[in-house]
Amino acid sequence: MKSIKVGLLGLGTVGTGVVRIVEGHQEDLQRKVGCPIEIEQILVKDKRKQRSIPLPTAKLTEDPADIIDNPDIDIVIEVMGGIAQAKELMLQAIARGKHVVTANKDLMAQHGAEILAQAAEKQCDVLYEASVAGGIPILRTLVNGFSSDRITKIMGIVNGTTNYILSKMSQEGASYEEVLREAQQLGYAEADPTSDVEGMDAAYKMAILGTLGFHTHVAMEDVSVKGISQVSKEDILYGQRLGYEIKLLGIAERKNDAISLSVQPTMVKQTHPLASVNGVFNAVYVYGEAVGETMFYGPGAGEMPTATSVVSDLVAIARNIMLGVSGKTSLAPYNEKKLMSDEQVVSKNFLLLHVADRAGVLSQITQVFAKHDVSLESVLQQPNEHNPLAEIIIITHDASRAGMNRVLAELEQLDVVQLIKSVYRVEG
Ligand SMILES: NC(=O)C1=CN([C@@H]2O[C@H](COP(=O)(O)OP(=O)(O)OC[C@H]3O[C@@H](n4cnc5c(N)ncnc54)[C@H](OP(=O)(O)O)[C@@H]3O)[C@@H](O)[C@H]2O)C=CC1
Ligand SMILES: N[C@@H](CC=O)C(=O)O
Ligand code: NA
Repeated sequence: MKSIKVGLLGLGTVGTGVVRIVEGHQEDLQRKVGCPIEIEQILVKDKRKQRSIPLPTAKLTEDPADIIDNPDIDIVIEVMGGIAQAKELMLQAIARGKHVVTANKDLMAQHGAEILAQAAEKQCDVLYEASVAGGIPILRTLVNGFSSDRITKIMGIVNGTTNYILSKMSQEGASYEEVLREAQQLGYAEADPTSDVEGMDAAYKMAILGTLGFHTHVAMEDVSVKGISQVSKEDILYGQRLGYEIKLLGIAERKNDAISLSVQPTMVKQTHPLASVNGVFNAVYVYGEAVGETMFYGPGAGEMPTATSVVSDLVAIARNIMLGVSGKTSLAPYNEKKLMSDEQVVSKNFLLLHVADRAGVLSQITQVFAKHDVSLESVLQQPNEHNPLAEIIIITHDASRAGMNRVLAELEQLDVVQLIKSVYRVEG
């Protein structure tokens, strides 16, 4: 019986999980695909490194050509990470007619269009389920499960590291710096956690979700991004007092064929299911015109969850090979891109202001909101025991991003406003 041969680029956290699943579930996989799946060669940086799984040394190589130029290899799995070399190797593999699976969100968010165009030309499959919300089958859900529907909103907790940090800050009252250090020690955050905490990792994932959900090419510059490094214990406490949890949410919305994408720390109503997604877990909330509201929850990272998604892509591609339908499913975006203007992006907002504690201040502040047609849902004022200032917390009704920017610019000019301490989008 013919077997399907795989070249693995990378044997780190995810690559090791892929080997474990392909070997451990071989009998099941054969039944699902109709033939054996064999890992033929594995690219690593250092062949001498100690590995946590037993492997014949002949399978390991430090030369990418052993995989890319090997005519026996049908499918290349890229789990080495990085951009330049991973992209080059994927393009070379496709040029030689090989199908590709990748877990690389940075690469697919920035160069996915080029890679998918070349794959279409060569009738190759490229699948990347693990790139968003590691173990949650969210990309095939959007592509297949919701192929009958029109998606209007995707809202997700798609970065495990930041969700771990925010959950700990919320549940234990710990400070951002303390929990970040802990997340690094536990191996959740990267040694350089900038991409996680500054929201870029989530933005890559939202660009991928938006592209597949709205059938429109979303580029990274279309996603407005704010990370969690400015979130304070105080913000979390005030949020909780008013019935909110702070989550780093990726939000992709479509209204009248115009779209908007953003990543920002968001006050999520405690009654909303996303508010109770804690720790390194991910969840993606999808609204469709026909289906209504749905939510997908699970591990967003880690060896075996991520490898599960990689191997499910491998199975899908292997089935296509067996059926002779490779490269026939086009994921190319077909809608023209129209981005919402700041006048069209609408949300509720939470503001925490430090203001002079004297008569008439509140009325000066609320007049600014009224002037810009931003109406208020609630206002809470309390003295600050540590200084002569008072703290005002305001929750607005739905207001445009542009309207809110006008309000903030004018509040900054008011003498009575000492500090606009924080501003959050509100959801739920
Ligand atoms: N870890 C996770 O939970 C998740 C990861 N991903 C994505 O999966 C990909 C892989 O991540 P992960 O497994 O954590 O990464 P690791 O750093 O654990 O592993 C990378 C592997 O690739 C090899 N490698 C890296 N660069 C080269 C190179 N230039 N030449 C040859 N081999 C190389 C390394 O070799 P050596 O072993 O010799 O050092 C190592 O085996 C990334 O794109 C990541 O974003 C996606 C979702 C979750
Ligand atoms: N650093 C990422 C890993 C998975 O993509 C995260 O924390 O979610
Ligand atoms: Na996924």
